[in-house]
Parts: sequence; C-alpha cells; structure tokens
Amino acid sequence: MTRTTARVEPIVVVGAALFDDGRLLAARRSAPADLAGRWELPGGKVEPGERPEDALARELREELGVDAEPVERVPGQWPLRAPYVLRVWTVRLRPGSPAPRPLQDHDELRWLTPDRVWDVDWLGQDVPAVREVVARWSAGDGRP
Ligand SMILES: Nc1nc2c([nH]c(=O)n2[C@H]2C[C@H](O)[C@@H](COP(=O)(O)OP(=O)(O)OP(=O)(O)O)O2)c(=O)[nH]1
Repeated sequence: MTRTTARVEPIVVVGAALFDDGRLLAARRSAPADLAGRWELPGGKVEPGERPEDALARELREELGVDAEPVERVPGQWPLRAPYVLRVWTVRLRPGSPAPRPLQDHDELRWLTPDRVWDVDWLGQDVPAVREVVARWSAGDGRP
C-alpha cells in the first residue's frame, strides 16, 4: 500500500550574526513566553516573495532600529519548530546607522567578544548556528 505524505515547505527564519567592532550582537527575547529570557540572533520570518537578505534588513530595522547590510550567508541551516528553519547571514552596520536598541521582541541586547560568546543562555536551537558563526569567526572568516 502506498501512502502519500503531505510535505510542508519550510518557512525560512533569517538570523543576523551582526558584528561591530569585533563583537557579536546577542538579543534576549521578551516573547513568546516559552522563548522569553533566552538569547538569539535577531531576525525573523521571510515574507512570501521577499528576498532573505531584504527580510533581514527589514527585521533589523524594525526590531533594533538599525541600518544593516547582510554580508554573506553562513553555510548551513538549522531546524526550528516545524515548519521553520533558521538561516544565518553575517551582517554589518552601515556607516551612520544608529546603535541597536531593543524596540520589538527583545528586552536586552549584549555585544559579545569572542571569549564571552557562551556567557549568554542561547536558545537551544540557536546553539549549532552560533557554533558555526564562532568557528568561522575564530578562523578569521565570515566576519565583516
Ligand atoms: N529571529 C529569530 N527567531 C528565532 C531564532 N531561533 C528561534 O527558534 N527562533 C524562532 C522564534 C520564532 O518562533 C520564530 C521567528 O519569529 P520572530 O518573532 O522572530 O519573527 P517575526 O518578527 O517575523 O514574527 P512575527 O511576530 O511577525 O510573526 O523563530 C533566532 O535565532 N532568531
């Protein structure tokens, strides 16, 4: 007997490895309740028809009030709660951008130096993504 299984297309959540002055930005979620208090790479869902890089710049403008430029994709993707998957880009602030502020979805921001990256309580699903970012960072790669 054959059975047809419905395949749900993943919805991409874009996350920013936002670097400035040799530090990586971590953002503490304020909602929903099950994620609140944990740290993530800021970003959000890509809208239908939107380029992921545009979604990232839009989310960072909305959530942090910054003018940011995606630089390059960090290879890989990481499963979140279905149907979402996380893809990450390194990002830098454009000259003249305001400093990030927690305007939406976050209640605290922290700039992390390489030796402090694991000081914050990252969302479990972000850990492999952050590990990849850090590996490329320590290799002198992937940092704007
Ligand atoms: N932005 C972001 N979301 C993450 C990460 N890790 C993780 O599990 N998520 C989850 C949290 C949310 O369930 C979902 C993204 O939602 P969001 O709330 O950030 O996106 P959004 O601004 O587009 O959401 P919405 O309120 O417009 O629906 O992915 C991460 O590193 N960054």
